[in-house]
This record gives sequence, C-alpha cells and structure tokens, in this order.
Amino acid sequence: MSAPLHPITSADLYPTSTPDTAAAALEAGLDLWRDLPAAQQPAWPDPAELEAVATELATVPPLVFAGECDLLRGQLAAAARGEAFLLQGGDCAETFAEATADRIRNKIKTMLQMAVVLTYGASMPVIKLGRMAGQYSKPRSSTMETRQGVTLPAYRGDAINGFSFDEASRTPDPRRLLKAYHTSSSTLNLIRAFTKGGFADLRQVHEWNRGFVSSPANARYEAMARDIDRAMKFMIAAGGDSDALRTVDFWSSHEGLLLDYERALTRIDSRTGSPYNVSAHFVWIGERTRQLDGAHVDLMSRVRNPIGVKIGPTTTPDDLMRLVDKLDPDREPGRLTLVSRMGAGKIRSNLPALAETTKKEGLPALWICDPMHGNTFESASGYKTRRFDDVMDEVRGFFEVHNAVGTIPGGLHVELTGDDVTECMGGAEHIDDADLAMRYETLCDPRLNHQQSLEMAFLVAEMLTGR
Ligand SMILES: O=C[C@H](O)[C@H](O)COP(=O)(O)O
Ligand SMILES: C=C(OP(=O)(O)O)C(=O)O
Ligand SMILES: [Mn+2]
Repeated sequence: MSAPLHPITSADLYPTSTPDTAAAALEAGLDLWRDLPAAQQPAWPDPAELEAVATELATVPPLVFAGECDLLRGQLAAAARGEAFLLQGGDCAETFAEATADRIRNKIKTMLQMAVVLTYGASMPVIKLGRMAGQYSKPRSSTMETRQGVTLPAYRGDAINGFSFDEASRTPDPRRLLKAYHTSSSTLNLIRAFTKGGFADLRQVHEWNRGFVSSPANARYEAMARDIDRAMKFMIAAGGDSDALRTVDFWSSHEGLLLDYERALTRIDSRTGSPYNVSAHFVWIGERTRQLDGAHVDLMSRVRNPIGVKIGPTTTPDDLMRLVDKLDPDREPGRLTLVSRMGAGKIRSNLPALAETTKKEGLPALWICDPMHGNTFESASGYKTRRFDDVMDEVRGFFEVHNAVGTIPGGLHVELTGDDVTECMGGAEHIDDADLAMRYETLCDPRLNHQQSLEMAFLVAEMLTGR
C-alpha cells in the first residue's frame, strides 16, 4: 500500500529549468488577478493592515516542496488512468482550536482505515489527500447573518473571522492569515510525523481502530485487519519487502479561496523557474469562484501544482471545456481534477453529458465525486445536515454514469472527521433529527463521523470492485 505509485527519479525533481527572463514574466503574471473580479473575498476593514500581513506572508518558508507537488501530479495521473483511487477528505472548515494532536490523529486514522478498506477491498492503490493543514476559509451563500434582530458578517472561516456572534469576533482580521499559516504548518508537521514516523506502518493496521466506539463498521474493519495481518506475515516470511509497509504519502489540500493568502504563498520554484502554490500540495477552485474570467481561475491557471475545480449541476459541456482550456491548456495528465458535486437527484441526469465531453475530447482529467455539497438541507429542528443515504446514492450514481460512459470514476472528496460527532443523519447508528443536537460541532457544513466514514469506504470498495 505504501509502494510509491510513481518511483522518484532525479528527472522528476529537477526537470528542465526555465530561463530567468521567462521566470520574471511568469512572476509578473501572478498579479494579473488583482484587476479581475474576485468573488467571496472578505471585506477587510483596513487594507494597509492586509498589505502588511501579505508582505510578511510572502517571506515565510514554504509549507510544501514543489517537487512533492510534481509527485502528487504523477499519482493523480495514475488515478485518471484507473490505476489508483483518490481519497480526499477532512473538515468542511478546520479551526485553530481543533488543531490538536487528538483531533488530527483521529482524522488521519480514519483516512488510513478508509484507505486500507479501499485498497484491500478493491486491490487498488489509494492516494490520501487531506482537506487538512490549510482549510481555513469558506465561501458563504450570504454575506451577513442575522440572529434575533442583530446582523453581523457571516463566519467565513478561522483565517478571516471568529465564529462567536459578536461584532469584534465577526470583523475580518488579517492577522488571522498569519495564524492560518502557522497552524497549517504545525498540522502538516504532525501529519508528516505520523505518516513517516511509524504510526502509519501497515503493521499498525489494528491500532488505527483503537479508541473508537465499537460499531458494525469497526467490527468489519477488525475482521479485515486480521486478514491483512495474516497476508503481511506471509509476505514477510516469504522474503517480501517489509520496508515498503513503513510509511505512506499523505498530501495536503484546501480551497484556494483567499487570494491575498494564496498569492503570498505562490513562489517561483528554484529548480524549474515555475510558480508553485507552496501552501499545499493541491488546491481547488470552489463552485462559487470558478468564473471563467474571474480572479481565482486566473491565479490558479498559473501555478504548477495539481489543481481541482468543483463542477456543480449548472455546468454545461461548453463551460467545462472553457474551464479546461484555461486550467489545463496542455492537457497534462494529473494536472486537473474535476470534482463533480451535483446532488443525488441530479448526478444521473447532469453528469453524463460532461463525462461524454471529456471522453470525446480525450482529456486526461481525473473525475472525482464530492457527494456532500449537493445534498445539504436544513432539518426540521434547524440543523444544516445531510443524509448518509443521499450521500451514498450520489456516489452510486457517479459510478453508474462513469461505467456507462466508459470514463473512470477516479476518487472521492468527502467532508469527514475522525470524531464521533452527530452532524449527518443516517448510517448504521441511525442518527436522526433528534440526535443531531447531541454532538453537532462543525462551524460550517456537516461531516461524516468516524463510523459513517468507514461505512462509506466499505460501500465504495464494493463499487470499485465492479468498476
Ligand atoms: O462548504 C461549502 C460552503 O462554504 C458552504 O456550503 C456554504 O454554506 P452556507 O450556504 O451556509 O453559506
Ligand atoms: C465550499 C465547498 O464546496 P463547493 O465549492 O462545492 O460548494 C467546500 O468544499 O467546502
Ligand atoms: Mn463544505
């Protein structure tokens, strides 16, 4: 499972470099977004303070090495060919307060468990990509929020303002961008420690299940872990390479929303002379900010990282092609991930024409499914929630459409947590509206809890087997 999908060679890490003059032109292009319409940016009260913070952020060390982004691009290209499967998951909105060892460990354990279930169940390498270490800003439907006659700016994520409903906390504060950088840094450091330092060793496959409440999915996992244990012991006894089990690659991603932050963390790579967004391995453009002539598409079109774009139910084949032309003009394998987020009721009617288009055009794009954002509703008791059955129905529709069209259902994009929260309804624990109040902790969208996440992995492993 930890065998590299794409063995590292020095040609990967040191591709041909760009001459200095070309690099200067590339750098100048990184500010053209400033003259374009930028949706969903906070109303920072003091532009001078924002500028001072952006200047400071432009000098801080990168969070990732550009060469790692190239390696991930190679792995995503394999997923687009059907040789691997992408699992992208984490909170809707990370918070500074929850960047703790316990919370991060539980999320990593959950992702590792899901990956084992998918790898073992479907004999498929799984690329693990956290919505972690940078997912601190949110686009919102409404700019303002009103409670009991008081109207204040909506919460836009910890990188911008605080959740507590008072004027001081809701006023955007650019110093939060610095805290977002430092919290991303410490989170990524712990992720690297866990995944490279022995915790993610496949021989710990039982340990990852420890500390979670017992549930049908955990019991099923335990049985699978016993089989894996036996298979590993056999492999090692037969002289197999046990070092290959020791570490895993775990990549970071977030929505590239806050342009001042993303620009400050976009640097010219000294190896190649090309711009990379060094705040994460992978960044994506959201459904609300993918305007063809907008600032987000412009800035993200200029970075070399693998990038994603959300594809919602109103997207036409023509919109899709124009986005692809801007974001992946060279049709580079692994460069562009298309994240469909249609809703369970629309996936079977709206995805086929788009998948047909990528097939007809011979695009190397990776299609993955976000079964969360098209299935949100407000419960009778007033909680923003999603039904596990709707989420799974959308995933099923995603596989059906791709299997019918002959394109590859290449991955999942999920809002999840390793904790035992009650935010999404259904699943084997039958969480209902009355249960939501027990442990509803998200500050934005509802997440699958640990047990619902594992349950999803078992169901998707079955779909993958039939892919
Ligand atoms: O995570 C996605 C969006 O930020 C979120 O769904 C928007 O939620 P809202 O409609 O409550 O603003
Ligand atoms: C904002 C999000 O999704 P979308 O852009 O698809 O609405 C998200 O992924 O949290
Ligand atoms: Mn969300």
